[in-house]
Amino acid sequence: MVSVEETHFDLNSANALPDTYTWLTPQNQSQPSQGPVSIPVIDLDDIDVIDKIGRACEVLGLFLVINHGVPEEILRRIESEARRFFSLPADQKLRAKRIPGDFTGYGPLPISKFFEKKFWSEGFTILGSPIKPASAVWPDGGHTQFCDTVNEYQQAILKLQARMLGLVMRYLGIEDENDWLHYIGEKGALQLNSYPPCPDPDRALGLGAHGDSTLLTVLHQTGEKGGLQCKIGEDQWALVTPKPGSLVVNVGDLLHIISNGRLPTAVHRVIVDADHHRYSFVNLWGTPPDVKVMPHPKLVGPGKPPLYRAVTWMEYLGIKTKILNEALDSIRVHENLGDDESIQNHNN
Ligand SMILES: C=C1C[C@]23C[C@H]1CC[C@H]2[C@@]12CCC[C@@](C)(C(=O)O1)[C@H]2[C@@H]3C(=O)O
Ligand SMILES: O=C(O)CCC(=O)C(=O)O
Ligand SMILES: [Fe+2]
Repeated sequence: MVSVEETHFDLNSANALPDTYTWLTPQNQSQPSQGPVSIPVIDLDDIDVIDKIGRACEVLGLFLVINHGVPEEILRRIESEARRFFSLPADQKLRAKRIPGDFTGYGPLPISKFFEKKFWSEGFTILGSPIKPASAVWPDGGHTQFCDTVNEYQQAILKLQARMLGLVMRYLGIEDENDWLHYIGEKGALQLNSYPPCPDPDRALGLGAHGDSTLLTVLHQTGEKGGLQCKIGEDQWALVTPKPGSLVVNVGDLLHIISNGRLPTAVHRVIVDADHHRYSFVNLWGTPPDVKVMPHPKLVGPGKPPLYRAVTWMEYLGIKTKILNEALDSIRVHENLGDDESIQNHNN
């Protein structure tokens, strides 16, 4: 029997922002600097979709997708299952509490430890089968509906992800399916996020800045206000304004590596609101366990040395949870060719 921990603070009934959640630096204010950058909307039925999706990945690494083919009904159902989970009493949710060293579970994310303040959000991570965590929460059989919905949602998003990856690969000049199909795994991680209304939103943060350790991340969100912001420069953030019927897609570190640095990982964060309770349902798709992720052979060659060494997804997740923002740098390869060139340039 697990009891509510003394440290568990219920965001849903809070009427003031505790110190542990209060950010002091101005970068965490809720006024997004919109700047000239707008988030591209990619229509998957567009005749020029390869070019458009490719350029969106290349420029920002984040875009909205419409005509994505994911049935509205599945999106409604994951939304209602997530709401059903988050509205449970704290001690019931805590039965699926994440234990240190594990990815699956309810509670602060692996990245929280890199930030000095807590995030104004609740998260439930499912990596692999949902059965174990869900039946811990609902021991009386209430987990089946949750698990079925999670599986269907993930299957539908997987199809979309594979389709988009194919388009992006073609943009990069990798035409043959056999050259990229092996990247597609059967399952990714599902991250359910709840951002309750916050008594002092300007001084709180829903989720701190990070890039995802994925090929592509696909997310569905509730409401019209949004909260997700994409980094567009030093201390410059663009709000990803929701568009009805669209899903958000962003490039993660694995695709960045495969593209040999051509497609940037989208760094993003989440701000919160005083009145609006937002939810997001995030599919973090990686590669199958045995796949070595490295710059694609077709994208390296004379004058284009590989920028990164090979890693498996799990190996990379391990690195990421240890050093977060330095993870990519730590697998960067120092190429002799590049060094020679820079010496030559220096001498000229
Ligand atoms: C499969 C994944 C991907 C994880 C770790 C594990 C399960 C949860 C994912 C997230 C979700 C929230 C941001 C992030 C940065 C985090 O802290 O947990 C993600 C991380 C990553 O993309 O690196
Ligand atoms: O809630 C969001 O919009 C983003 C969440 C996110 O970045 C994540 O779960 O990795
Ligand atoms: Fe993310």
